[in-house]
Amino acid sequence: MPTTIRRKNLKKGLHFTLMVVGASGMGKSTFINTLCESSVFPKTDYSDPQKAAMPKTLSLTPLTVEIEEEGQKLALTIVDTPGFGDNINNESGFYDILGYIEQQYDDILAEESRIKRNPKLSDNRIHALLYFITPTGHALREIDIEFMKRLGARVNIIPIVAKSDTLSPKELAEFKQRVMEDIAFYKIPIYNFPIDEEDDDEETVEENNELRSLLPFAVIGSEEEVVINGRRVRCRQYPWGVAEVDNVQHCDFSKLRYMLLSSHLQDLKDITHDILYEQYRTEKLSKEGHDVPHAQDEEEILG
Ligand SMILES: Nc1nc2c(ncn2[C@@H]2O[C@H](COP(=O)(O)OP(=O)(O)OP(=O)(O)O)[C@@H](O)[C@H]2O)c(=O)[nH]1
Repeated sequence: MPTTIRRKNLKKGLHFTLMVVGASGMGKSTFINTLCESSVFPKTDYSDPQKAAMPKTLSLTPLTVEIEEEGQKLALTIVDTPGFGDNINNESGFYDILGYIEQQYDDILAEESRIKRNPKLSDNRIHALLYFITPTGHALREIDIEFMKRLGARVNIIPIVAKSDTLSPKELAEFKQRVMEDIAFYKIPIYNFPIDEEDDDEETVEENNELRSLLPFAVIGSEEEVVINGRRVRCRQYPWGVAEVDNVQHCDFSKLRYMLLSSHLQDLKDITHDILYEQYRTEKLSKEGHDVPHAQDEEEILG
């Protein structure tokens, strides 16, 4: 991690909140376990048809784990969401998720207006939402477009292709391209690694362009390890070979992990606070008929 980012992270306290959203059974829990290298969410027994038919995640459950990233301790809060898309009407699922995101903003807003602010207030705003796109091989589904479009104004959305090992490399490349065409066509606001022409150095611009070119990130989740040529690898095994989680030739998992937990962690937090929360605050206060003064120095409560 570059020293400047490390210093900034230390100063602000390393805490990051991630939400995972997508259709049921798309590998959200497996992905989190793979990301944290531990069984944060227990496995469902899919061999029992009765249990397999039920969504495993039934409510929005925040869970905090401490992980170590390049020698840095990070408190990572993960909010798993119930899979959606199984119901004819998915509105309630959508409102639950949006409601949760806005509730965290409301908590900060309420704290700001107190005479005596609580310096220990825990800030549970969602810094990034990983949206699991079903790997249909076609294009975005209507529900994906709807969800991302409506949530994008409130949270940094990072689109990912779930279970990318189910597509061939050619199918995956074409699918990614079509997804990005849809995102542009439907004007879906996603986190697209913004470049600051004035402040960013050449290296950052290059890195951001490379990450942008990978969107939507293709991920493979697996908690199984096998030994290949003397090295332990996390992978999914097939009769014809293995799809490795951490191999950049096989999927974008390691690049996604690095950007989320290291290189772009602070940027995601800054955008959440400076742009998305600010926008919510302005809308909310204007609706209530307040004159909206510019955000005061909230650093003291937000840390
Ligand atoms: N092929 C493939 N299968 C995967 C991948 N990730 C998870 N799975 C499998 O998909 C099934 C569902 O995974 P879960 O992680 O439980 O999915 P989920 O999205 O959390 O499910 P809900 O909580 O019900 O919404 C399990 O059998 C996993 O082993 C992947 O990257 N590729």
